[in-house]
Amino acid sequence: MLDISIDHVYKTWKTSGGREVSALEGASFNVPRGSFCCIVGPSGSGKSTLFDIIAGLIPADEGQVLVGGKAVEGPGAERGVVFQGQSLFPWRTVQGNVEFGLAARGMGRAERQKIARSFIELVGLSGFEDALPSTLSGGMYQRASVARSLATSPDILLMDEPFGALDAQSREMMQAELIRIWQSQGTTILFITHSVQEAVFLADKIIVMSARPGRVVSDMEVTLPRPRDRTGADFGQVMRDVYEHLHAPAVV
Ligand SMILES: Nc1ncnc2c1ncn2[C@@H]1O[C@H](COP(=O)(O)OP(=O)(O)OP(=O)(O)O)[C@@H](O)[C@H]1O
Repeated sequence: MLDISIDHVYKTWKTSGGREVSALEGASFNVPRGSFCCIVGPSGSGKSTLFDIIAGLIPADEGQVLVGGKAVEGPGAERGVVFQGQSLFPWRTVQGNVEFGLAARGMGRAERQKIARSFIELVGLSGFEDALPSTLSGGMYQRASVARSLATSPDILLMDEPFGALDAQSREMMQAELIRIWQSQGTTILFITHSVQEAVFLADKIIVMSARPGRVVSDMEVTLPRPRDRTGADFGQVMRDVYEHLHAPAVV
């Protein structure tokens, strides 16, 4: 498994009116290999900008992202990506979507069918292999997206608000499922969320960001034992700690 190192990353956007918006100012932190890291921050704190830089979709203005010690220069097979939006091919079945990345790598039909089935089972979608994405619930859709990203065995899974559109109950179920999958696969996960509770439930490490400019204001280890109890006093204490950093002014 690979680690991720974010090293003094800066990014400024130009608005359509020609104004400059500093989205990231010197963001630095590490995601140890095999760990689960969450980024929380208010709207406009540069989370998605940073995500796109780590995914290799856009370049940083300054600084760099290292994956396993190698500078990111574009998208790579070792980084799987799961977005909140509609990312499955609507005309392919669940099986067809999960097989897609394997077929793109030239894997033969029998092998990719077998691998796809094992990941569909892993995410709890057995029996829905032939379903089209439009017939799936929100939670099932995200399960299929996770299966598709995991099928190509990436070392790293990058997830941008993957459960943001789900109802509260499905969201909690998906969080528990993701932990089970992460523990069985050992993948390094970087997960962006607006929800402090979600971050405290999932993460070994929480990066708190501030808005305008987007800076890292806190890099916190979460050592609560797993499985985590959202109603526990220690869980509540970690949530309070995160909120304190979220509301603190940026460190200059
Ligand atoms: N393509 C773009 N062009 C111009 N400005 C942009 C662009 N993408 C982001 N920005 C600006 O950069 C800043 C950071 O945006 P970003 O989407 O990275 O934040 P975020 O923390 O992910 O926000 P949210 O939680 O609302 O998704 C914002 O002020 C935003 O308006």
